[in-house]
Amino acid sequence: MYEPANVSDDATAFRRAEKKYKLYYEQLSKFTRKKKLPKPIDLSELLDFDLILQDFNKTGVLPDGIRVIEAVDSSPVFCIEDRPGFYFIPGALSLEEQCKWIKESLTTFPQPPNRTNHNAIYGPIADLFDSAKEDKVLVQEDLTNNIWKFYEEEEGIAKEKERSCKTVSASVLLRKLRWSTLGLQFDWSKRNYDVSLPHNDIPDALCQLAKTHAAIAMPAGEEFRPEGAIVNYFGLGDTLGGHLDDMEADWSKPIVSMSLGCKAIFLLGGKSKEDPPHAMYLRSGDIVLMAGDARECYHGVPRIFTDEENAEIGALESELSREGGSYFAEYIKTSRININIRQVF
Ligand SMILES: O=C(O)CCC(=O)C(=O)O
Ligand SMILES: [Fe+2]
Repeated sequence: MYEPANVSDDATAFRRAEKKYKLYYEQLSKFTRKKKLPKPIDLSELLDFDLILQDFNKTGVLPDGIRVIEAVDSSPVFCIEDRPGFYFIPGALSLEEQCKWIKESLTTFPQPPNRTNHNAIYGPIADLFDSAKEDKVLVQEDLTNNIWKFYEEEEGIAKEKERSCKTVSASVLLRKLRWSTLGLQFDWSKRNYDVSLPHNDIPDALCQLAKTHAAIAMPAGEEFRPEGAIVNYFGLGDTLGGHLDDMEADWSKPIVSMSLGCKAIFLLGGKSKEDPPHAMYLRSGDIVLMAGDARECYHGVPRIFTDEENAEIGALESELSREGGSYFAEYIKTSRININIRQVF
């Protein structure tokens, strides 16, 4: 599913777009004390569905190549003419819903038996977010069986000195959390779903949300069955390279993908990496669906914006702080979370 960036495909249109939008820093002299600054990029070709929606509501006019499907009692859903099966629902989630799913993504979703990128090194880790909030330290208790346990900071450091065992702070691990999997667990080493791994069902409220939004992209008369989900966590400079999600049995069913936190650039290519991709903004609360032909289209996230001007999460930050979650607000100020929900069989 996930293809490592390959130097030899440097020449493809997809790779060129990734390079165009990726974060690079201005080259500073070794001796300057100035903060390194991101290189400016040309954003003029990006599709901005927020603006498209505003203009459409005001004038009823759409840019060339964009179509709209208007559900009777919900907001418009946009399509791109040359990418059938792709749907964009701007602002699909309310601020309250965004806060809820950010909190779940950081607290319950990474809990065992769900797996995360940390499993391979530390085994299952419970209560990562709370431990980070409490400045705890993960200590390797048992070298032979690779068992790790959280301790209060002082106790952890004492253990490290006394037994010279390995330690890592929970806040560093939270920063380095890159993915967790819900429902059927995806085995990244085999690049497939491993139904033998213990797992919980996807939470009801998330299933319901996915079903509601998936409906527009479903074959007539069928209901979406959420069976697996991948939660991606992005910090500054993190990217998701161009890939296809091809491990699910039936590509007529959509992938429902929700964006939370900092704004990102999403690239939707074609069936070949030679096809020039459409570049678009993804903001907190947007949902995209990829079904049918669009399931065969390369896509990826070359950039997230964490600066105040571009991240566009002021309202979200205030709402999270208001709900008493300043640690959540601190996290999301420099992060993006994507939850994508799949029917596997
Ligand atoms: O982060 C995103 O918006 C896309 C995620 C994605 O494509 C994936 O996890 O397969
Ligand atoms: Fe994907």
